Parts: sequence; C-alpha cells; structure tokens
Amino acid sequence: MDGADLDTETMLAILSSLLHPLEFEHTVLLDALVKAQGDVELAARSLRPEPPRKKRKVSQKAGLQGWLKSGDKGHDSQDKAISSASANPDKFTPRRASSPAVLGTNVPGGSESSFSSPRKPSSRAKAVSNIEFMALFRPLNSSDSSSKPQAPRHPPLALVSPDHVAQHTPCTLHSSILPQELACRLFYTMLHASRDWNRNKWWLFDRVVESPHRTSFFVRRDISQAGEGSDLKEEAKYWYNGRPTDPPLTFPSPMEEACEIIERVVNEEMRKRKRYPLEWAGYPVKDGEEPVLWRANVAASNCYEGAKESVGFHSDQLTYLGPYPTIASLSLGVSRIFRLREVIPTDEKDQRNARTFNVPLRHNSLIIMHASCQEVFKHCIPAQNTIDMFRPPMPPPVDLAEEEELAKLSEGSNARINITFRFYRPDFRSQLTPHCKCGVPCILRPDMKNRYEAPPGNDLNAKSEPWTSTSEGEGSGKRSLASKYWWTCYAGAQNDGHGCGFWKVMDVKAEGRGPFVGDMISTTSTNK
Ligand SMILES: O=C(O)CCC(=O)C(=O)O
Ligand SMILES: [Fe+2]
Repeated sequence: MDGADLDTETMLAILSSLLHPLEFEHTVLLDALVKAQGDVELAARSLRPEPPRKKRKVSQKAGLQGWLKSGDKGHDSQDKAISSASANPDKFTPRRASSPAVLGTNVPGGSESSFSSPRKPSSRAKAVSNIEFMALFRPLNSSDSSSKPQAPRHPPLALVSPDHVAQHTPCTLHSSILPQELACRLFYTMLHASRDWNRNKWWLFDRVVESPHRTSFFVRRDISQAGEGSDLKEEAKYWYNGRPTDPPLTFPSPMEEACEIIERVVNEEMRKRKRYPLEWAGYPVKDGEEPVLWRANVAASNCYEGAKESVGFHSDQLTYLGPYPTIASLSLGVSRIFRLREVIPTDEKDQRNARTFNVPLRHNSLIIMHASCQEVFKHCIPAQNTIDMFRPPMPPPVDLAEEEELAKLSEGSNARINITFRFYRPDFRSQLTPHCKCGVPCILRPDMKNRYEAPPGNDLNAKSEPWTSTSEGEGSGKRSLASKYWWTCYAGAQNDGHGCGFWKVMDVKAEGRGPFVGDMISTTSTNK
C-alpha cells in the first residue's frame, strides 16, 4: 500500500521543515513532490540550492579568462557574485533566499551587475601553481579540497540472487515459491478479477490524484486463529486513505492454497531471524509445538498493466500491522524491478548516504519484507521504459477457459500481479485505533528520520542481521535500532486535503497493546 505517500499534511510539514528557513510557494512544493513521486527528501533536495562554495583563489566560473584577469583589483567582488558554481535553471528560486547565489538568477544581496560589468582585459602574465591550474578543469560544482568532506555516494546496485538480497536488505528472496501450476492458476484468477479493481484516489494538496495501478483487498476466510475466534470480515471496518473501505473480498481458492505454502516459508524464515521487542509475540503454543509467529489473515493485491504503471517510494502504513511487521509479497506475471532505499536518520546524514537497491521480481518469486523493513527502508515499483512480455507456461484453468482475454495471453501479457500477504494483529484491530479530532481513525507511522538507542536489557535488535553490517555506508551499521511511532490524522486524504493535524506518539503500555516479543525478553535474550 502506498500509504506513507498519501498524507498531504505530514508531507507538506516535513518538506517545509526540511527546507527551513527557505520558503516556497505552495505550488512549487506540490510540483516538487509530484516530480519526486512523493519522496519528500528527494523533493527537498531538488528545491534546495547548492551550498555556497568557498571562495577559491582562482575563480572557476570566470574560467581561463578570469584567471588571466585575476591580477585585477576588484576580482574579489566578481568571485562573490558567482560564488555558486551550480547554475541550474531547473531549480526553483526561493522567496526568501538566505543562501547561495545561483548563476543567472537575480539573487538578493548578490551583485549580478558587478558580474556583468565590463572589465578591462589584463595582458599581464601570471605565475600559477599546479593546484590553481588544475582547479580550472574541475567540474563546476565539484567541491574543493578545503570544503567539508562529503559522505560517499553509492551507485544503485542490482540484487539478483537471494544471497545478495539478504546481504544488503532486511528482505529475503525466494525465487520459485509455488508449484508452477498453482502460480499460473493464481495469475489467471487474479488478472481476471483485476478488471473490477480500483485505482486509489486521494487528495494531494489541492488536487485529487490517482494511483498509477489498480488495487484490491482480501480477507482470509478461516481466520479463527487470528482474532480469538472473531470473524475478522464482520468485525473489521477497515479504513484506507481516510475513508472506510468496501466490504473486503475473501481469498479466492488458489490464493488460499498459495497462502498456506507462503505461511510455512515465512515462519521458517522468521524463526531464523533476530526479533525486535515490539514484534508481536505470537499465539500461545502447547509444549513441543512450533510457535506460529505469523499468520496471513489479509492480503492486498496490485495489478500493474504495462511498463509505466508503478507505485512510488513509500513504507507501508502500520495502522493494523503494528511495529516491525513481516510482509510476504508474491509476484506473478511480468518481471518488474522492486526498488529499496534506506531512509538515513537525520543525525547520520553527514556520514553516509543511502544506496538504491534494485531487485528484479520474476514470476512466482516471493520477497519477504522482514521486521524493520518498514521502519528503515522505503520501497517502490518504478515505471520502466521496457518490460519483457510474460507468456504463461500453461493455459487458463477450466473455470476460466471461456474467458477470451485470458486465452489470448498465450501470445504474451504485459501485466504483473502482486499479492502482499499480511498479518493484521489482534491488538491493532480497527476498534482499538485512536481517532483524531475529525472523528476518523488515525494511521500509524514510524518516525523514520530518527532511531533511538534500545533501552538497556531490551536490546533484541538486528545487530547481527547481515544487512546491518555490510560495507560502510550501507545498512544502519552498529547502531541499536529502535523506532518511535506516531498516530496521525489522515482525514485530509479524503477531505480536500484538510485534516485536523492531530498526532500523538504511540504508547503501547498505555494503549494496552501486546503481547510483544520484548515482554518475553528474559526468556529469549539468552539465545542472542
Ligand atoms: O507491487 C509490489 O511489489 C509492491 C506493492 C507495495 O509496495 C504495496 O502494496 O504496499
Ligand atoms: Fe508497499
């Protein structure tokens, strides 16, 4: 679900605060957000002028000619006027610019006139050091050696094998998860059903925007273990994008078959991993039984038709999943790129940059987003220029054999079906969600920009996960991982973009939630 992208109020507030003290027109902020596909940080970067460069002995901007003239008095003022070498006409000019001149724009306090004022060419020859000479050939916006060291940047990395995925991300990739026949039957079933799925719509500032893919939501029929005997479908009034959803559909039978297989794999993987204190502690088990750590009781499904359908960078809303959820994501049909990128905490930004990871998700692959993925990473399915058509290796099942549009798929399909199996926690069911002043249930979000030291003795963090200890600059390194979460108003998504701005920090004890893995700390911390 692209929940984290949808909260206009929060995005606007975060973007403005990232840009402080610069101020921008509303429409400028909106355009930047849209261009950045809802990635607030990227939007902020696109709006922020380049930092001012230190004055150099040799003015690069003036180039060779300027250097030849540099014996002139008054050269200093010219340097000032062109101190930012980052001429970028695409950048927006802030209304109150406390900062850097951008070449070619009228900068308050800048001296464009002194820049453009004619100078008498100097004919004097001048001795120049090697350093000065080389500086003339540096790219215009490269930093000089005396400026603050920049955190290294990393080019995007394609992760094609399960080992690589596990090494760099809190995910595991399972390349061929279902029997071929079942994968194919499920693809046909879902593609057929997807004709009735909808594009999500929500308010982004003053516009209604529509998700660039179709989506649907399902509840599992046999959920007796998931809600103390309650009927999740009857009981749950789910809210999405600030409005109640249609009554959810139940899993079609091939989805149920797939879910049983996927559940086993997810539980096996979870048993191998470190657990976080705020993860759900599971249902009680009898002696000798394997604990069931995760039960898929709902599924959200997406259909992307063609290379251009996509979902923007987001982390999934935690409203019903609770903290540190595990989400199992099945891909059927056309292979698409799944992109992951860590959100670097504000206080680490000077030391390291995030890396973008591209994971091709082929037909019948499962990627499990393990605990901490939603707290630490954002993910997306980017639009692509090209895709390879998918030819189902089998004909449609008998119950769909008459469907002409499915029969035609033997020539190739451009569609990808994604099913994310999720566990809606009983202690986060919708009746327990705090409401904002608009009377609408809040959504739950992690504070991705800050990570806190885990309390002593409660340190069941992911230090030993392989992805946290990879090379410098990737993963969150040696830091303890603990997140804070807040409940926020989400009514704005359906109310002309206007919510009440309500937010409060989640307090699991006061809210009576649990049981949590952390409650069992005394018994589990011994197997660290
Ligand atoms: O299509 C995918 O693989 C990702 C979908 C997704 O991120 C979501 O539904 O939240
Ligand atoms: Fe997602």
